[in-house]
Amino acid sequence: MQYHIYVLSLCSFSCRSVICADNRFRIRVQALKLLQQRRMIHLFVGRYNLIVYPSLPDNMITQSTITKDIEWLRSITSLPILIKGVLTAEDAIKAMEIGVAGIVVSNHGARQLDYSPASITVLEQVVRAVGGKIPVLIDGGVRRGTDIFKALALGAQAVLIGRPILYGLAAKGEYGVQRVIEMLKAELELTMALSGCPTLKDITRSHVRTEQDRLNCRL
Ligand SMILES: Cc1cc2nc3c(=O)[nH]c(=O)nc-3n(C[C@H](O)[C@H](O)[C@H](O)COP(=O)(O)O)c2cc1C
Repeated sequence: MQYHIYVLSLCSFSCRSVICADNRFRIRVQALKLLQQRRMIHLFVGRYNLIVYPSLPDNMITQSTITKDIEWLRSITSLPILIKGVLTAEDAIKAMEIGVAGIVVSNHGARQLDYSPASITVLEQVVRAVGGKIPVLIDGGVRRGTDIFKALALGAQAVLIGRPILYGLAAKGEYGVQRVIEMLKAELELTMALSGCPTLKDITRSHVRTEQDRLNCRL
């Protein structure tokens, strides 16, 4: 049996008990998108294993509101809190200072702000800034197994997938979601095999070349 981590939106129409009734799904993460509605969050926090706090792109962590929100969340729960929406080394350092359990490099699917950087292009600087102290996850634009491979090679511990799951759902319902996950997994395994990586741990930085590497080559 395979388990997948599921980030459930607070606006989800399905409650945890409904989703968990199907034993193939285990909820691990709760996305808190309505932090201002604190009373509502109180209802949810008690029931999950992990909290993902979505910040807005572009240095919003520097704003004291986010720090206060995280402090408040910590005052009502002992769950690990991850901050989502980090796009710079500076924000990653701030996030660690606040004491979050992990970071999700994300531009929220580039739906918030035109011209925000693609997550994959800033992943490495965030990974470097974090220096292995806390896990770094990434989402945004993961469409193929090779995208997962690239993210892992650049130092992400895991990738999250948004729209492909929705497309699978829209096209073929539950079967479509299952197929999307199977396809991505098969593509990742093929990429690993063709790159000489028998395990995930064998995927290293040397397996990918970035724009920055090309610049360095020219110097
Ligand atoms: C319809 C839709 C609604 C979303 N709503 C939120 C949200 O409320 N809060 C949030 O942090 N991210 C939200 N996201 C962004 C996702 O959490 C995720 O960062 C993004 O979809 C990942 O990129 P991908 O779709 O390219 O995989 C939403 C994405 C979509 C497609």
